[in-house]
Amino acid sequence: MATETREIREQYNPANTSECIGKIELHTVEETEAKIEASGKAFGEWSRMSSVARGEILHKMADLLIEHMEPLAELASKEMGKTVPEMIGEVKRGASILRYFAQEGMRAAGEVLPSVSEEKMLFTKRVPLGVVAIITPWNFPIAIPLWKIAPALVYGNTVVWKPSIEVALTGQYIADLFLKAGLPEHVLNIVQGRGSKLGTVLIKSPIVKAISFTGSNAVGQQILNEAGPLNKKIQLELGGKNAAIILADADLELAARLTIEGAMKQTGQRCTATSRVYIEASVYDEAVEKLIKYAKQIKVGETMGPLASRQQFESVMEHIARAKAQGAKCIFGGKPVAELSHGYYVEPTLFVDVTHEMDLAREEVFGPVLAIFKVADYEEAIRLANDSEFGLSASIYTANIQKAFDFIERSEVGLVQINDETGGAEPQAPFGGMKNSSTGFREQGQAAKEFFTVLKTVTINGIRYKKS
Ligand SMILES: NC(=O)c1ccc[n+]([C@@H]2O[C@H](COP(=O)([O-])OP(=O)(O)OC[C@H]3O[C@@H](n4cnc5c(N)ncnc54)[C@H](O)[C@@H]3O)[C@@H](O)[C@H]2O)c1
Ligand SMILES: O=C[C@H](O)CS(=O)(=O)O
Repeated sequence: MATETREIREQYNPANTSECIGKIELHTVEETEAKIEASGKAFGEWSRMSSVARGEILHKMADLLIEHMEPLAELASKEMGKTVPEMIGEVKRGASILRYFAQEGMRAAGEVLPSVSEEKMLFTKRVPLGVVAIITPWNFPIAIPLWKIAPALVYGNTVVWKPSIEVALTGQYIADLFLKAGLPEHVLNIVQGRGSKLGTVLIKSPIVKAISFTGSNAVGQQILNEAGPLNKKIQLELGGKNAAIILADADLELAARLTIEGAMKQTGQRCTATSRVYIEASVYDEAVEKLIKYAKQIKVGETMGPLASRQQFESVMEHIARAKAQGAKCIFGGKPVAELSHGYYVEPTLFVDVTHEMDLAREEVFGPVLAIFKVADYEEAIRLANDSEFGLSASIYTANIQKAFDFIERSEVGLVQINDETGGAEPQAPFGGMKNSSTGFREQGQAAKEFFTVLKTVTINGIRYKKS
């Protein structure tokens, strides 16, 4: 049978769409299968290595990431459009993630339990799953792969990783650094290619014991359909439509600034981006004025980069057109940036007169677009904020401690922010959503071990020494 030949893909800069920044050879199905098998063969030795030693490799990788911060940030910025300062921040975040999980290699991997019998010893022991498939999106090309790969490796799994094709060069750079850090060959195998072609090879392989996916709900559903019947452990982190509530007693300056930051940071291409804001009627006009003020301070092309691809650009512009057609009123932005037509640049965009019947109130735009709502009071605000298929992150801006604690309880999201923006996460804290934003396994922090390991319970009988 003729062997498939590799496709060569050119990567273009979304900030300067005529600039080819490099080429990547995409792997074939056969090569993908071979990489999965190699990960399977590497599992035995890797899982038997001391977790402390595994952690040392992650520490070395963190050092290398910092050493390569500039070239890696510049490459990633040119590949997916985030500004270089944003990417520098993401590289540093990646190093923090690696160091956090490196230390996991020195932590308990089980516990001793009392037995009913003095003749017996009872204890638990965490063991790795085996080969884990990791499939990641383009919007955080460093942080998201690392917050999956680092725990997978330190807990003793081997990994087959398919980054988004949009950020293939950045992925390759990271995989090469892991080898420089001393990671044995085939412990981490990168697969370059389209998810629709190679993703399914990973999902269906009997060697792959678990899948950790971050991406769109559409693909997440496909993965569930394919992998669900195969009895694999599945972790899905999906879309968001994150709400902020601004009450009358809020610090309006802080609330407006953080709402715009939450909506527009990284060009709105964050799953935790603020895309809806509910403002109590008595402060609505003042708050909207402040939102516009902060939106005006954004310098597109300097502090806000382009959208990541033509597909993203067309999708965001289509959402904006549909919002206008359905009756929402655009009070700021709403257009491509004419003087930056060499890139996929869109203006920060604010809409008012949005209703919950409109698509803009319900669908993830994944761009710099904020829907603004006027509400009568806190009760109406939380009802509407919860009226979403998604449940990733939500903010409330208020000075009322009782309402803040009520919001913590009643907000149907996995990430609750009080007087802070909806985006951002720290490596030591569990990350994930509710409803259609997540399948429930949390990422990062101590929660990561629940997905990347399984517990054994061990009983040893006849342990009591009896003097003869
Ligand atoms: N919840 C979170 O933590 C989180 C974080 C970042 C992004 N996201 C979501 O990701 C989306 C944007 O990222 P994207 O455009 O890369 O998402 P996407 O779903 O298009 O792609 C994600 C990954 O899945 C792969 N893929 C595509 N089709 C596949 C298939 N049939 N089988 C297996 N893999 C397949 C892609 O190649 C890519 O590597 C947004 O919806 C955003 O909300 C969620
Ligand atoms: O898109 C992914 C998340 O938004 C990343 S963050 O932790 O909120 O920055």
